[in-house]
Amino acid sequence: MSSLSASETVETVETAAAAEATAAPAAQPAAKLVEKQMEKRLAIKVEDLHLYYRTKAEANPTLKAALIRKAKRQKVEAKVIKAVNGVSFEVPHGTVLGVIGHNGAGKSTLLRALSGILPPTQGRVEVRGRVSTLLALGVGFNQNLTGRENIVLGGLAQGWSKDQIREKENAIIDFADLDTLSEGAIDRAMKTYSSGMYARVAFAVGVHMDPDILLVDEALSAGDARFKERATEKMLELCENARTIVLVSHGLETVRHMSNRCIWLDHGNLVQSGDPDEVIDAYIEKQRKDREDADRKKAAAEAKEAQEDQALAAKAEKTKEALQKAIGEDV
Ligand SMILES: Nc1ncnc2c1ncn2[C@@H]1O[C@H](COP(=O)(O)OP(=O)(O)OP(=O)(O)O)[C@@H](O)[C@H]1O
Repeated sequence: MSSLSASETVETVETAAAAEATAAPAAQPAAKLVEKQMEKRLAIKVEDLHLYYRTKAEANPTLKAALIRKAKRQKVEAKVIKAVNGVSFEVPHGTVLGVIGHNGAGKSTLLRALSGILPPTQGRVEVRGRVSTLLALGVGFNQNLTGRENIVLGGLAQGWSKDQIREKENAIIDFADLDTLSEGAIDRAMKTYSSGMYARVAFAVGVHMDPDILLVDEALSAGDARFKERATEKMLELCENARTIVLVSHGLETVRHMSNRCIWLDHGNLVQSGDPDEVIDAYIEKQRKDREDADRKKAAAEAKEAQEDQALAAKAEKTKEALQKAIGEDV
C-alpha cells in the first residue's frame, strides 16, 4: 500500500494559481476563469509523461562473460525500456477511469507513477487527494504477519487513532470475509494465503483507507465471482461519493461496466481516450484486425513453405531422372 503526499501536489497548483492572480489581479477573461474552475475539479493531471526503465543488457551474466568483460575493461550496456512515451490526460474527481491495452503496453507502469512509486523520467504527474493503491500482489504487506496484524499496521501507517483502528479493523475483516474460505485465516501469516485471500484483504484495506483516489491494478483478478461483485459494488459506492478510481484491467467487460472514462495504451502511447464503449470497441476491433493479420501472415508463410517443398521435390525428381539417364539404370 502506498500513499502519496496529496498536500504537496495541491500546494504546487495553488502556488502557481496565486502567482498568476498577483500578476493579473482584476478582470480575468471568462475562458480563463472557466479553465481554472475545471482545473480545480481535477483529481489527476498527467502532462507529456515519459517513464523509462534502465536495465542491464545482459539478463543472466555468466562468470566467463564477466571475466572477459573485466579483462577487456568493457562496461555492461544499460538498456532503456520506454514503457510510457509522452502520455497526457486529465481525470476529474468522481471518475472511474479504465486503463486498457495489450501485455506490456505500460498500464502498470503508469499506475506506479500515479501512486508515486515511480518518478517521471520526463513530464508531470499531479495527483490531488489521498491515494490508496491496490496492486495485484498487495505490495506493502508483510508476509510473515497475520492478516489482522497487517491491517493494524496499515492503519498505523495512515495515522489512525486506536479507536479508529479498532473500528476499521472489524469493518475490513468483515469485508474481506476470509472465514467463509478458511476459518481463522485472518489470524494466520499472510504467506499462507491463497492469491484470492490475499486479494480480498488487499482490497478491503484499500477501500477502507477512505481514499480520494483509488488506484486498482488487476487486484480483483484473483478474487472469485462473488467477491468481484461485492468489490465492484464497493467501488461504485466510492465513486458516488465523488471519489476517483483508476482501474487497470484486462477484463474489458469489467472496465465497460465500471468506468465512465477509458484510456487505451499501446506500446506506451495513448491511442484513444474517452467514452469506455467507444474505446473498448475500438480496442477489440484492433485486436481482431491484428489477429487476422497474424493469421494471414501465418497462412502466407505456410503456403510459401509448401511451394518451396514442392519445388525441392520437383528438383530432386529431375536430378533422379538425369542420373537414371546418365547411368542407364535405376538409382
Ligand atoms: N521493473 C521493470 N524493469 C524493466 N522493465 C520493466 C519493468 N517493469 C515493466 N517493464 C517493461 O515496461 C513495459 C511496460 O510494462 P507494464 O508492466 O507497465 O505493462 P502492462 O501494460 O501493465 O502489462 P501487463 O498487462 O502484462 O501487466 C514492458 O516492456 C515491460 O517489460
